[in-house]
Amino acid sequence: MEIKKICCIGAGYVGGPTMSVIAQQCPHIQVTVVDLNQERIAAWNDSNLENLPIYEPGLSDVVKEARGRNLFFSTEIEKAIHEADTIFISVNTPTKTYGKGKGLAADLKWIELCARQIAKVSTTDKIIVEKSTLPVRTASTIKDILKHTGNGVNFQILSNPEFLAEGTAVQDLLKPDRVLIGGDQSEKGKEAIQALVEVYERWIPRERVLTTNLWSSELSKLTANAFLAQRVSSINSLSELCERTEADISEVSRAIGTDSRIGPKFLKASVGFGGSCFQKDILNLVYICRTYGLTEVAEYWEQVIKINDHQKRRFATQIITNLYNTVNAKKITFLGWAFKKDTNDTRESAAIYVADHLLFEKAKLSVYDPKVTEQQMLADLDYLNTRSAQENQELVTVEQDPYEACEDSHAIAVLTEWDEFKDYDWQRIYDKMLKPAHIFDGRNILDKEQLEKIGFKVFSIGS
Ligand SMILES: NC(=O)C1=CN([C@@H]2O[C@H](COP(=O)(O)OP(=O)(O)OC[C@H]3O[C@@H](n4cnc5c(N)ncnc54)[C@H](O)[C@@H]3O)[C@@H](O)[C@H]2O)C=CC1
Ligand SMILES: O=C(O)[C@H]1O[C@H](OP(=O)(O)OP(=O)(O)OC[C@H]2O[C@@H](n3ccc(=O)[nH]c3=O)[C@H](O)[C@@H]2O)[C@H](O)[C@@H](O)[C@@H]1O
Repeated sequence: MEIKKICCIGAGYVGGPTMSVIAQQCPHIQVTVVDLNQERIAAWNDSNLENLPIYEPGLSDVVKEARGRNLFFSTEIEKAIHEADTIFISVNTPTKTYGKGKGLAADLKWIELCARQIAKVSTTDKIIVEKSTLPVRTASTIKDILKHTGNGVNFQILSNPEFLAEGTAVQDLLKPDRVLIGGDQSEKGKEAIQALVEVYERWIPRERVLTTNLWSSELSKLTANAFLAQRVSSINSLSELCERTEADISEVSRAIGTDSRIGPKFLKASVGFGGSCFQKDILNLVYICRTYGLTEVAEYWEQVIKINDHQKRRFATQIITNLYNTVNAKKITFLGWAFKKDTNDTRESAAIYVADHLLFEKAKLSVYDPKVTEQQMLADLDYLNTRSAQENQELVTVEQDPYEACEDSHAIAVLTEWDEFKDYDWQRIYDKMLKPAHIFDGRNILDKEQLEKIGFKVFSIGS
């Protein structure tokens, strides 16, 4: 069995970059990425590569090389499904906002819709690949829906979770630590696994392609994200203790990270983790554990989220306390809105929640982010539903120029670790601010000593 025609359902942060890299690395495979969202597909097809719907370093070069050759973006979903021998499902699986499992479980509505659509239009045998992050045992639901098509088509379900991180997606896809493929342990299942292994083997050393059973693969994805998020919450929880004891969290991170059993990565204290997945996947893990009656296990993982919420709230409170317990009508500047640097993604960004706390206290926010649009920032705040869209618009100003954003401000809060913030002319910024001028560095990226020399009052996380 050889994979020749791929259809990927979902042209988002995962579907777009993953399929672009597969197409670039495998010119013999035709890859069509489809989506219901016409605007998104039009942006993927835009002749100006600056207009791709996702900002990722290096992505436009990959798209430029493969698009029109063997990489296509389309809204003709049924046609692409019908023609493909392999279908990747890469649609969103957000936390449920209604009904049973509300606020915890993953909403699998879009996954089921995909399965039903595949069932409806398929006339030839296909491999179905779960690329979306899914609760363990979802493959059995997909199998069940596909089995009842009654048109004699054979489907093999594989789980191939994605481990890329935003901002480094292209590098992560070109040189992943590992690729994971889970499948049925039957002969047909093993054949399907092998077919997908051969795709990745084109550019990834074979020993980095791990194969497992379906359920281990599904659960490993949730586990990997839970472990990563847990490290961030662990270090963030200790940052608060550092602030009380004159220990310095950066020194503590370095000291423990040099132990090879702990390792240095993911120990950076921050204003709290964001992103579309850490919270959603841990909540989902908690829900699954509860479903199986594993109360203690569920409570263990829930704590990771509690600490993260605490860290975001704590940062906002620190700003209010240090601005003499009131921020009413005070201009506060946010540098950064994205959930991390080098992405335009703002989903679950700590900035949104810190902003919300400050807006409750009637602060006036001025925001600058090099990649996030004003429309997106306001949409993020409106989504919280804590005040009217009009109020958000009145209280929040979005600037294109960081120096203007800081003018006449009482305080600057760094919410995202964009590299450019380190190189600003901080004297120039200081001169135009109200005094005393405060900086709350939520990412510990600025040179505290230099800023203090200029005259700023500097507050960082965990020191
Ligand atoms: N964003 C990330 O960095 C990572 C995300 N994941 C997982 O990958 C999955 C996708 O995530 P993102 O790409 O971030 O989501 P996204 O929201 O950016 O993209 C999903 C796309 O699927 C489309 N879609 C939904 N239902 C559809 C249907 N029935 N037919 C056609 N198109 C449909 C939506 O219009 C949307 O454009 C999620 O399960 C997520 O947990 C996994 C690893 C990394
Ligand atoms: O399933 C997913 O969506 C992805 O989730 C994360 O990737 P991502 O959320 O894109 O970005 P990360 O680099 O993991 O950062 C997540 C959040 O944690 C924060 N973080 C990270 C590391 C750290 O030391 N400290 C810290 O505060 C970041 O600023 C960011 O807000 C995982 O790293 C990916 O492996 C996974 O595929």
